[in-house]
Amino acid sequence: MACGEDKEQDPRIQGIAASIRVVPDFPKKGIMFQDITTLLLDPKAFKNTVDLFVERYSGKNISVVAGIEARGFIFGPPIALAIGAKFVPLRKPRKLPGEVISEKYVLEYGTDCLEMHVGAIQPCDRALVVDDLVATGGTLRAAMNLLERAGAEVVECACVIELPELKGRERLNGKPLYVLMESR
Ligand SMILES: O=P(O)(O)OC[C@H]1O[C@H](OP(=O)(O)OP(=O)(O)O)[C@H](O)[C@@H]1O
Ligand SMILES: Nc1ncnc2[nH]cnc12
Repeated sequence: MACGEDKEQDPRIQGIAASIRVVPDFPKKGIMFQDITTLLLDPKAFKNTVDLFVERYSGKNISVVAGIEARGFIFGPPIALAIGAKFVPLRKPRKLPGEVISEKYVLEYGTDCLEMHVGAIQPCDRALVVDDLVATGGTLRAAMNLLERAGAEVVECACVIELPELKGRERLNGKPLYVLMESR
């Protein structure tokens, strides 16, 4: 079952979950790091991951997929291409060359900031935010704020993994969050 959904779990999700490596105490003690690089080494698991999102978002009139640096850049572009949406990168500070808007946020292990190019979003855009993982929800919240400040409607946030104990879902202002699995 995709978390939060009252239906039977898609059989592909078990293989995806098994392909993700969990690294204790990285990048610091007490963090159980969910390493999606091992998922990327498994073409079937990678394809199934993208397909599950594409199946959910096809035909939903989504005009923009916003991917969060860095790991949202892995899953976001293939989803955008498959559903016929543009892809907008939300980047860490001082990476984008044009005029930007910025949002600071607090992480499970530090603070950071996201930036988006002015002009990438039109006020009529319907946006999907994509990342690999939601922990405290601070990153998704910053991404949603950027998109909404530019006039887009955020339809949903989509991640592969949720760390439910950090209650990130509660920081999304009631916006729907779809995840394939909870962390192990
Ligand atoms: O829900 P949150 O508490 O905000 O945390 C989730 C974010 O943390 C990780 O990225 P990280 O900031 O480590 O950057 P990276 O993708 O560049 O490694 C992850 O890829 C999410 O973007
Ligand atoms: N436990 C975790 N594993 C991987 N990425 C993360 N980002 C924040 N917390 C994380």
